[in-house]
Amino acid sequence: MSVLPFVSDTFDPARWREIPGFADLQEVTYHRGISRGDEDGRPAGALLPVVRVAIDRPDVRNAFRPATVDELYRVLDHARMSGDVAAVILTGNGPSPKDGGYGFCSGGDQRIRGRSGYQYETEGADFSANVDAATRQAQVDKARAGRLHILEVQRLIRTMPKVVIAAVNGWAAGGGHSLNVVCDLSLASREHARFMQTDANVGSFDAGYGSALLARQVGDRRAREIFFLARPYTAEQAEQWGAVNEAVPHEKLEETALEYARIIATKSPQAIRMLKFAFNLADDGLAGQQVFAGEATRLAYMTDEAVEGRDAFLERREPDWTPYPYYF
Ligand SMILES: CC(C)(COP(=O)(O)OP(=O)(O)OC[C@H]1O[C@@H](n2cnc3c(N)ncnc32)[C@H](O)[C@@H]1OP(=O)(O)O)[C@@H](O)C(=O)NCCC(=O)NCCSC(=O)c1cc(O)c2ccccc2c1O
Repeated sequence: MSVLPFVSDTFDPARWREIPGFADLQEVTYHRGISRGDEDGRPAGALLPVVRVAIDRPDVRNAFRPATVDELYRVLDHARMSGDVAAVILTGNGPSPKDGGYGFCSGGDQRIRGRSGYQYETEGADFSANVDAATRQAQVDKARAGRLHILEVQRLIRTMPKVVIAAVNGWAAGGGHSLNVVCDLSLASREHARFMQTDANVGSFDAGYGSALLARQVGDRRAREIFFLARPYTAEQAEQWGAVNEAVPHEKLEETALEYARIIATKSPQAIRMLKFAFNLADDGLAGQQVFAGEATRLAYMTDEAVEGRDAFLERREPDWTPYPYYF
């Protein structure tokens, strides 16, 4: 078995393998869980029903730019469509080789933020700290509109029929704070996870899931405090307030996330799917109803009753509903 290169200090190379077709990723990493062969009865190296998705820009606390968001969407959508994947672990690689700091995600990359959103960069452009703001702006690709498409990633996390577990290894700030909010479950490193909703500091505001769902999780007063005061808070506070499920020792972060995924995979896939969508339904309005109802329709298609309706149409006859009672 080939040894994986270092991606993060929380990443155990014995637990993951690369996923074919994704060698071109630049801004995120994507791995499939494998069995160690000691605890789950499967042979060592057997695929586990879990993937690990990580933003890989540790030198900027895993801030995202459009290319990062494109890759995040691509791998999450692949996970969504992988029929043998029950859970997704979303994290940030780290620490930063520059200063040793940790980031889960620090939100949108402010260096390439334009007036219509976060902008793609032109090839060969220099966005380092040595370059002044006007020069940076001149280097963005004007032909492509600014993007706020992290919201599409939020919707994908929210609507994918898998449990998404945030493993908050460092700063969750701004749009990174909102990514944690939108995940189904969350674990935070006691030593390095820090939370701060900085949107209002930089003239931004996640007025969707990032704020409304946070209020559901921590209560309305606390959510307003988190947004209006933008004060940092710790993993322990996040746990007390209900913004994460558990604060765990840093070295146990991914192991615990894997344990959560293992337990989830012991449950009925259908039950987990229906429960996730049921939890979302009321808050997501008709869009939530549509997602839930889609799964209900899928279940209905699996019944003999629905098959009779289809067959009657194809056979140009009246359907015979007599074997199917009016359940109450
Ligand atoms: C996250 C921090 C609190 C960490 O502080 P710390 O002191 O540990 O580290 P540094 O500040 O020194 O950062 C190290 C290094 O990283 C660079 N960096 C960090 N964050 C960003 C960033 N977001 N963009 C660009 N660069 C970043 C930093 O400049 C340093 O670089 P050096 O070259 O000097 O080494 C702290 O870093 C921090 O507060 N970061 C900013 C957090 C922030 O305000 N994020 C943006 C919020 S807005 C947003 O994310 C957002 C995005 C969307 O797409 C939306 C879409 C729709 C609605 C709302 C959206 C939205 O709100």
